[in-house]
Amino acid sequence: MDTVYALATAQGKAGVAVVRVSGPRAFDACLRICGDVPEPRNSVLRVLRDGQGAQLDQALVLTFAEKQSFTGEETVEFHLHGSVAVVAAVLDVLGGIDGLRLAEPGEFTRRALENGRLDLARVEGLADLIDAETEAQRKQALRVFSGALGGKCEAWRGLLLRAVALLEATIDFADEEVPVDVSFEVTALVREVTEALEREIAGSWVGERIRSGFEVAIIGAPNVGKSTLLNSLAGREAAITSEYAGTTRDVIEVRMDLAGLPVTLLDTAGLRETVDAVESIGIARARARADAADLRVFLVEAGEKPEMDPREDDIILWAKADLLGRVENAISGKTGAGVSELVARIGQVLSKRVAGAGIATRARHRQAMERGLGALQAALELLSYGEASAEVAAEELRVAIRALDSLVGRIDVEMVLDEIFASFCLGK
Ligand SMILES: Nc1nc2c(c(=O)[nH]1)N(C=O)[C@@H](CNc1ccc(C(=O)N[C@@H](CCC(=O)O)C(=O)O)cc1)CN2
Ligand SMILES: Nc1nc2c(ncn2[C@@H]2O[C@H](COP(=O)(O)OP(=O)(O)OP(=O)(O)O)[C@@H](O)[C@H]2O)c(=O)[nH]1
Ligand SMILES: [Mg+2]
Repeated sequence: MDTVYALATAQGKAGVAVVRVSGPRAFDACLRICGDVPEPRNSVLRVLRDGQGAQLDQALVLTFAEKQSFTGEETVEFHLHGSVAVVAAVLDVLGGIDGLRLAEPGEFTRRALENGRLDLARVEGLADLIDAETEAQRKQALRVFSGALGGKCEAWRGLLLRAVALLEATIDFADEEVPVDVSFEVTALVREVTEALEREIAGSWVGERIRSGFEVAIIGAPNVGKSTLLNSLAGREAAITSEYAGTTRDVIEVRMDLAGLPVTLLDTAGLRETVDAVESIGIARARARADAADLRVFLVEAGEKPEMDPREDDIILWAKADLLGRVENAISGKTGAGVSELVARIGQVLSKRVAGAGIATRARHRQAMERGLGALQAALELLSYGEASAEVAAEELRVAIRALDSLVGRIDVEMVLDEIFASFCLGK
């Protein structure tokens, strides 16, 4: 096993930079650079030196013993002065030590997984925790990282294993008088897991949205002030505004943190009948994106109606509040009137959806649960045929257990690892 090292903190100048080294030769590397191996889990101040004894930096050094570290391997951390030159010099010296090489992105976490310190779902949670930009993302990632998914899978697995065991007893004693009819209990166990999976599958799309962000489209007729509103919400001139109707054509996307939720705001072309070929394309895009968005904010001119059918939760506001006098549900990107109320309303609508989130946060989780659910439904049908189908029903339950196992990476790990680790930062 190689010993790997990498900068664990962000690239570039900083107050402090952390370089970590993990693997069987980590303490050996520490000895060479510090002159000793400090007692594990104590941070000590040391002068770091290269092979010729020249000073590299004065740094805090922290060691972790094998089996008592994040990776499970011997680990050393150098908490350096965070300059580009200091980091480069230390990495250079580490690279010159036999048996050491630069870590690949995510390799520390990969080792933690391989050493059984984390399961696959927790690794995904960790990846999301590092990518988290909003409160909702942080909370969800932390829940997954803390093992919520693994915990549920383990519970479901237990119920299904019991169901399999009961069925196997039926099969083994098929020739004899089986003392009790197990089908009632087996069916109840399978139903319980089936219902839990249905609930989690239904909630999974919210989890996926929390990861990727909710889309909120601003739509309405040309010139009602959509782009002006977008700019006001974004706090910058993200879109061109003008007094000419038909200014916006492409969909303009602005990612923002809206009341702790990750939101991509979409400014769209004004909806109207037009003979202008380019504007028509813009309008078609506007309709398609508004249709697919999680929520639509309609800006409507006084006396007009929305250009598309609003759905439940969609927000309808009168445009250019400043020209209307005192009117309810009016907004003006130009004066800012009603903008904070809009933010609060969007936050409310989306928070309600966030509350329906379950433990699944990725398409991979949903697909594994769908595979499991399919097998359980097949098993339930087989069970309804009576004892003769116990053997095939048990096989379906095993298929479901395998699907749940793949969820936490008990099996089929290799297939998804590369994809998951491809998005990891270096040093994690
Ligand atoms: N400096 C530093 N800060 C860090 C990390 C790190 O590796 N280094 N982390 C890394 O991502 C996170 C903390 N995660 C960690 C997880 C496990 C262990 C660890 O040593 N576990 C041992 C001992 C547990 C204990 O003392 O309770 C173990 O599990 O056996 C350390 C850090 C965030 N902050
Ligand atoms: N009085 C007033 N004028 C506004 C308000 N919002 C926008 N305007 C003006 O209305 C005109 C159109 O604004 P835009 O934000 O470009 O309108 P739009 O809806 O994006 O228009 P298209 O991109 O053409 O669909 C500009 O001259 C703005 O300055 C408002 O709240 N009150
Ligand atoms: Mg516009």
